[in-house]
Amino acid sequence: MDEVLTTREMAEADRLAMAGGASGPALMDRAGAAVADAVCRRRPAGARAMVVCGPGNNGGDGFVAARVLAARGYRVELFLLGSRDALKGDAAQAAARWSGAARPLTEAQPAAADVVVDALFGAGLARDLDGEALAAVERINASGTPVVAVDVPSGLDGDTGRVRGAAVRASETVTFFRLKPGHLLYPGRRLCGPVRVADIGIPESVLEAIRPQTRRNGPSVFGDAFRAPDEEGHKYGRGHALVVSGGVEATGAPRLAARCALRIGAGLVTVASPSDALAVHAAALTAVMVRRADTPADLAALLADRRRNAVALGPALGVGAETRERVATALRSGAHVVLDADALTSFEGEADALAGLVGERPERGVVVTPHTGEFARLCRGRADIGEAESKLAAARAAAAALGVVVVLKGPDTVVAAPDGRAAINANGTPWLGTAGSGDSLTGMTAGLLAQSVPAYEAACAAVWLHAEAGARIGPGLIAEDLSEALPAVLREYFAGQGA
Ligand SMILES: NC(=O)C1=CN([C@@H]2O[C@H](COP(=O)(O)OP(=O)(O)OC[C@H]3O[C@@H](n4cnc5c(N)ncnc54)[C@H](OP(=O)(O)O)[C@@H]3O)[C@@H](O)[C@H]2O)[C@@H](O)CC1
Ligand SMILES: [K+]
Repeated sequence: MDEVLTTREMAEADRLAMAGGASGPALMDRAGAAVADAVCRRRPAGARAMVVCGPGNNGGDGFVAARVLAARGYRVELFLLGSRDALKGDAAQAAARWSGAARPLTEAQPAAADVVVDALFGAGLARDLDGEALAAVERINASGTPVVAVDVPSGLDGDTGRVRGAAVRASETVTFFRLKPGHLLYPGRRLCGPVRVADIGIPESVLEAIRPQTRRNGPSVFGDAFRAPDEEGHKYGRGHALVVSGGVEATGAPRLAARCALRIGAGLVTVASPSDALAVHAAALTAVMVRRADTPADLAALLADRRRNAVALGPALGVGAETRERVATALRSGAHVVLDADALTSFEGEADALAGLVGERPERGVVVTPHTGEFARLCRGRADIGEAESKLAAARAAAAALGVVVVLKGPDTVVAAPDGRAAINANGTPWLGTAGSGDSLTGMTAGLLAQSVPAYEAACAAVWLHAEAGARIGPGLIAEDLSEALPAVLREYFAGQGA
């Protein structure tokens, strides 16, 4: 159920279902009935339901919903953009079975209704809203009347999560078969309200042909790759993560990362520290070890021990040539690498230089974890990435260009792999936007890489577990809580696997 389909893939699912014997009107009947069910959960029979229909099949779903609601005793008024005669195909059939009037959309007064069904545009939205449609959406949003959106709120682009001119603010959205990217990517996610995925009779088997590349992030994405340690294992079997620290005034971030690397299951974790910060780290760390590393050559020496199989650089490391050199050292070692914050900003506008270093050892996993600002700096000058149509497309383009797994952070974090796979995260909480939260994510990623979880799955697991930990703490969350919340999160996660 975690596959996410683009509008094109959804049309393909529809086509394959029909090729397999499903009928278009039957699919539309189930879609419209699912929308009617949502209205019924929200308002009792007798309520005034206003259905606004567009000229395509989204409007067709609206006609079905109107018919079902009227049969269940709702007082239904239906308004149509365009003329009834102009409807085609399944929508025309659905309209023919609606015995009530279809009044001009300009007459729709949503403030007078108890609930609105928004069936103006769905997957077929082709341009920015204007004219009558725009005015109707503005009236709906101003009315304060609850809105059930059909497939997507009208005006929201289902592929990108972006608004085309204006979009309905829905109280809930009923979509069909699978989620679309626009349900998960902001601002779309906010405009949808809670999203219900209705089964309309499209068989699961169509996915074998479509092979969707996008998923909602969760254990279905990474569960096979991240399992509980086996009973006979020992700490050396769970890898050794190295976290590179900056100077004495910047030791908190690497310690947060190191503790998270250990909590998530790395067998050993070491902070590589410059001499001036050694004493601070030594006083503050117990299970995490400390080693001196003043220069990139010192880092190379530490990484020459191949048991140190994952390294994290970035948090509070400082921006500049020295950090670039450390990144190059890490990327030339045999270790898996996580790059965050200053390690990425040190390559501002030089994504190609970073890609060159990554390309020297393509067998090893590299994950970068920028927030939006760091991402924009890193990819400056790359129009193919900067002008991508969505956050999802941008992360994918960057992953392909850099040859790394990209974790593009935010309330709708996207994880993308160079091979095109991508996952959109949706279990977070705004409380995760706090100092040190990103450092913790970096550490979790390093800890998973140390356990030999492949880079894409490691990144997806880290993002999901980090969000899960944050959501559990909620209000008052500080970064120190994240590592401490992990044991309970992990216990449940492994229990869910039957481990
Ligand atoms: N696929 C499936 O499995 C199933 C799909 N189902 C349903 O079908 C929906 C997709 O239907 P769809 O393809 O007919 O597109 P839809 O969203 O109705 O819009 C197209 C119409 O709008 C028009 N139009 C576009 N933009 C406009 C604008 N800015 N301003 C004004 N007009 C604009 C466009 O006009 P044109 O661009 O041709 O001028 C065209 O007439 C999907 O969301 C779901 O609800 C279900 O029944 C279950 C099975
Ligand atoms: K809609």
